Amino acid sequence: MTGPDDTLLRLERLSVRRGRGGRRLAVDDVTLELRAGEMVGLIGPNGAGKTSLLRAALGLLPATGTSDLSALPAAARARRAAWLPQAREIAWPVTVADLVGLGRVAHPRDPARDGAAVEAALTRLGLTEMRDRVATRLSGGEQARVLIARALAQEAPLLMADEPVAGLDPGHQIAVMETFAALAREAGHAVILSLHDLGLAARHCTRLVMLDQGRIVADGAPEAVLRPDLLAQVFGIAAHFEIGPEGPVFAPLRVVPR
Ligand SMILES: Nc1ncnc2c1ncn2[C@@H]1O[C@H](COP(=O)(O)OP(=O)(O)OP(=O)(O)O)[C@@H](O)[C@H]1O
Repeated sequence: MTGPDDTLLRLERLSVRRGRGGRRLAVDDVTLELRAGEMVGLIGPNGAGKTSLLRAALGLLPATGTSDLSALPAAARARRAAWLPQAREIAWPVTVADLVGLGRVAHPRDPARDGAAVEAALTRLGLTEMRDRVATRLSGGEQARVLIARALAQEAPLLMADEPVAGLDPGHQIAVMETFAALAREAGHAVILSLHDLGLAARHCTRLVMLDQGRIVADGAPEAVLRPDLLAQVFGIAAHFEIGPEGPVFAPLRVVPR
């Protein structure tokens, strides 16, 4: 599935125009490569272009430039990448286990393998005891975890997620970040997710990509990206950041002039 160099996503000069007449450049000339083993956090203020970039990379939004993923036929794309959109809509009153099983549709039917993938995904998200509950009758945060489990059941090498931890309680936010980080460490896997919580991004991501007005303004290790000058310029904040005995600790402190 991956190229000989372990690349799981290759974007070249990707640009996306949105708004009436395509007036707004939501993604501006983005070139990006994701390799197996990476857990990449896409960060940036509201409207920076995070969602547009992920959707264009998947071929869900028209774009100029190239995405090796969007160039694939639909079934091959679904085997390469699992997509967790920001909108978490569960339309049908099916059980949790059946909903997670829908993650298998891109694979040829194989009851034993499908069942094992569903069990593994339920276990990873701590959902085994909820397996027979009707998914539409769960809380918002529980539904979010079910949809994450469905994406994991797809067993794609690349997981792309748009704000997957928004709305989860702190324990489940950490658990989901740890699950994603563990997945990224599995041979041949990578994760890219957008998120607003820079503390979680600093602790769990191997690499951060900072977007501002559609452009990549920084790309590298969390300590190289969460620099005071960039935080002030892009987010308009000052923050505390240290690598302590328990790893990176990041706390936004105050708003500063940009
Ligand atoms: N459906 C749309 N029609 C027109 N313009 C849009 C649409 N969706 C987004 N945009 C514009 O595209 C730009 C990028 O938006 P996008 O949703 O990609 O940003 P984001 O970084 O994901 O933001 P957020 O953190 O608020 O979710 C913004 O200027 C936004 O106003």
